[in-house]
Amino acid sequence: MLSRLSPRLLSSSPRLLSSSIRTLVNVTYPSPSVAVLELDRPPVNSLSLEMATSITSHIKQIESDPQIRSLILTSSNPKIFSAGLDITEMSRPSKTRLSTFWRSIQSLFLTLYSTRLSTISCITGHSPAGGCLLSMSCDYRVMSRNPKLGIGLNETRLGIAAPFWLKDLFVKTVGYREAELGLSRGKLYSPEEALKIGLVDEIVDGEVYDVAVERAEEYAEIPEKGIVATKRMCRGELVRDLEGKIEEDVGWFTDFILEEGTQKGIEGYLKSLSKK
Ligand SMILES: CCCC/C=C\CC(=O)SCCNC(=O)CCNC(=O)[C@H](O)C(C)(C)COP(=O)(O)OP(=O)(O)OC[C@H]1O[C@@H](n2cnc3c(N)ncnc32)[C@H](O)[C@@H]1OP(=O)(O)O
Repeated sequence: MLSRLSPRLLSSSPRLLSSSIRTLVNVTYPSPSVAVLELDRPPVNSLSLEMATSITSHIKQIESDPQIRSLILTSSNPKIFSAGLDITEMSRPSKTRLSTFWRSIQSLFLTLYSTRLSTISCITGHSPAGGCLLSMSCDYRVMSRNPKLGIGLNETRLGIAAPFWLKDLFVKTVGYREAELGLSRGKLYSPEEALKIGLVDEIVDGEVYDVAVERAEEYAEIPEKGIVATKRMCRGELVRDLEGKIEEDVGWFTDFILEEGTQKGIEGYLKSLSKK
């Protein structure tokens, strides 16, 4: 049913879908050339297999409408953009589920990072680890100035490591030394700090969403041929690197996560979250 609905119908009839399947995202259209994809998986928009698959399929649907030039990625939760990967997916999983889960994350990254659409991440709330991955995969990042928010790659704090392509993406975004420091220390940056190192492009005092729409419309004014070719030039290498190592990366991830030491670390981290 999903594939037969046009993106426009999706936005105008969210109830039509929620009665049959849970989409976990909402799609709206603030202007004829701009789509908004709002993450909507309470409580924290963590990325489960179903969530990652839904985001990917909605991006592909939006992309298939030639009128749409820009995509804003945001959250229905004003305090949390996304808490990253759903940690429960990595806690005592079956190897089959874990592999499928990781493939859904690879596919989400490849789809978002290489889409023809100009992508704006509208970061109103916390954006750790996989949340930061989503934001970094976009072309432009706007974040709320709230100093209590954090964005960054805190994987080491859970006793895990970012995969090579996420490390490479971070290096491309903030430079080698800052990436090495940020990754090893599992640092979450305040919006001011993130702006300073280029992890976000703009911080906003008032309505972040309004600024994101403005930026999305600016991108939509740029001739498509030029911007798409430029994006391919800047991003093609990393996309090809991962595409050539999909199986190797799945093997690395599943072996790493299924190790007993990693499992103990993940269990401890989950306990510390629920004790808060
Ligand atoms: C090996 C390679 C992988 C590389 C790629 C990415 C890795 C990852 O993304 S791992 C995930 C890393 N994410 C985090 O460390 C964030 C953890 N969460 C938080 O810090 C806070 O929850 C957050 C600041 C986002 C929000 O804080 P609060 O508003 O105070 O909410 P709570 O902490 O009370 O959380 C509510 C509820 O959600 C559960 N939760 C939180 N994050 C996750 C998550 N990532 N996955 C699954 N579940 C999560 C939390 O345990 C609470 O559950 P209950 O106690 O059952 O209510």
